[in-house]
Amino acid sequence: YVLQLLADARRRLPPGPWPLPLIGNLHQLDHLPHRSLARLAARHGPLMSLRLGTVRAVVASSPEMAREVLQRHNADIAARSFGDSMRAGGHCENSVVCLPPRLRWRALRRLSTVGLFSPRRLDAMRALLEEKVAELVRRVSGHAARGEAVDVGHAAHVAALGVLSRTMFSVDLDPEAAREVSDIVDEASVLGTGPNVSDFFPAIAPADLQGVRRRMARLVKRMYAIIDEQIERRMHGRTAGEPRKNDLLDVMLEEGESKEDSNEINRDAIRGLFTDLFTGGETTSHTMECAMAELLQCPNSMRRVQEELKSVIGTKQQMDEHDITKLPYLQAVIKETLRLHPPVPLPPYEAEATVEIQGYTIPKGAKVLINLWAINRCANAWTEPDKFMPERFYDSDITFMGRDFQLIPFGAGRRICLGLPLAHRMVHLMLGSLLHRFTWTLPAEAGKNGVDMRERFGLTLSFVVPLYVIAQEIQ
Ligand code: HEM
Repeated sequence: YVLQLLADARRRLPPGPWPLPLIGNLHQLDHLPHRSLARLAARHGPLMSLRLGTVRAVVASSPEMAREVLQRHNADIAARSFGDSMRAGGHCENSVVCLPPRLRWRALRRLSTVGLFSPRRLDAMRALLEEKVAELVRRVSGHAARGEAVDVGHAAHVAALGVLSRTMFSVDLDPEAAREVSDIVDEASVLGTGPNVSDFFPAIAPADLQGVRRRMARLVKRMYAIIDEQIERRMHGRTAGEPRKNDLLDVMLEEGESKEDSNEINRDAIRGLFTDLFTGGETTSHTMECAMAELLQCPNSMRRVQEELKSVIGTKQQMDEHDITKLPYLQAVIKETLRLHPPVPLPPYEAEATVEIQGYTIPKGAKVLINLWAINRCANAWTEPDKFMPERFYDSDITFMGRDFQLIPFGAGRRICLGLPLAHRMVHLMLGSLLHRFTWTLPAEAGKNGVDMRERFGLTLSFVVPLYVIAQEIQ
């Protein structure tokens, strides 16, 4: 322990709290690590070093430090440091989320861009998004007619999975498979983001003491089976002479066939990428839930956004993608929601080389955490940073595209969120449509305190308690 402290002192690591023997600084993290790390950073600085068990970690907690890591030193800090649970079923070897920034990762990112975000795909997606949002509105209408409260996050998750499944396979999953995907994603996010002793003491990870990897392996197996079924159907269809669908699955199959040595894009790569994309859908429902919770606590913003929707969309049957640019307040509500509640608050990186930042050393192999939650609330960048104030974006051209480091809910640099263009459209269309068609109130049993945002956030992306809200159709 003493030798370790001396070695650390010689290495000019960034400042940080004093580590205890064996556990290091683990005792200083509570069940919301991004918040405890933000509190520690307020005392020790925006570039902070600590030990999590036997793992050396460096945390960047200000826009300036995020720029240093994700822009200036992104060539050396772009690998992922991922949890042991991601090794389940060999998923990390085919996952765009986990792979180091080399050939296979580049191929997967390129193919997803071609298969999901080429101008032709985005055009085709316009009608699909509108169809899925119409389904969401119909489902909420049904709840409203029956006087039942709506689980906003779940309703949005179903819609997002519907969009993803059609984009990947050109078909809707049958209801049973769709429910299973949703359950798998929910369970995997609880397992993957919960504390796991294997992540802090890698030497004993093979023992999988908490059984997290074992449980995750079962989920990965079930998810791969659902994806395999779609691949098999496509192969049979092709043999039977069905025309190409030109969806993401076709793009990936063709890439695999076109290579003599197709070890880059094989069935495992398809399974890995599609699993990651399905998992990405949960961030959208989390954002919808947070936006609704904030608006319910802020009646002025709720009134203002609904007035804007009424004046722009009026009596039109449904909001469409072209309306988004005409709705600055809705855009501001979503920016403010993502600023306060980034669904991926602490993306983990690994330094592939030793890096110097402002005189401090980040050693090769260190885990580098970017505390997006703290960065988006930086007191030097925002007035009243903890307050929900969409108006702050009115006279500002700050975007969340990874250039303005005080607002990076999608990350920045080479590993910026792959699903950003899709997530942007989905969240605006879903939230805009639900706010335009319904008035929203908390059920009576929610009590006078309304939605307690602190209490509601757990370790997972989802709320600890689903947010149930009463919807009433606007006539
Ligand atoms: C509001 C919605 C979303 C938010 C706020 C969000 C945020 C993020 C963040 C912060 C990262 C890590 C970036 C970094 O390491 O610097 C990320 C990565 C990623 N996201 Fe999203 N995301 C959203 C929606 C989606 C959706 C809908 C998908 C899939 C269709 C998706 C797929 C991915 C993938 C595959 C990665 C890994 C990229 C890589 O490591 O190369 N995300 N996202």
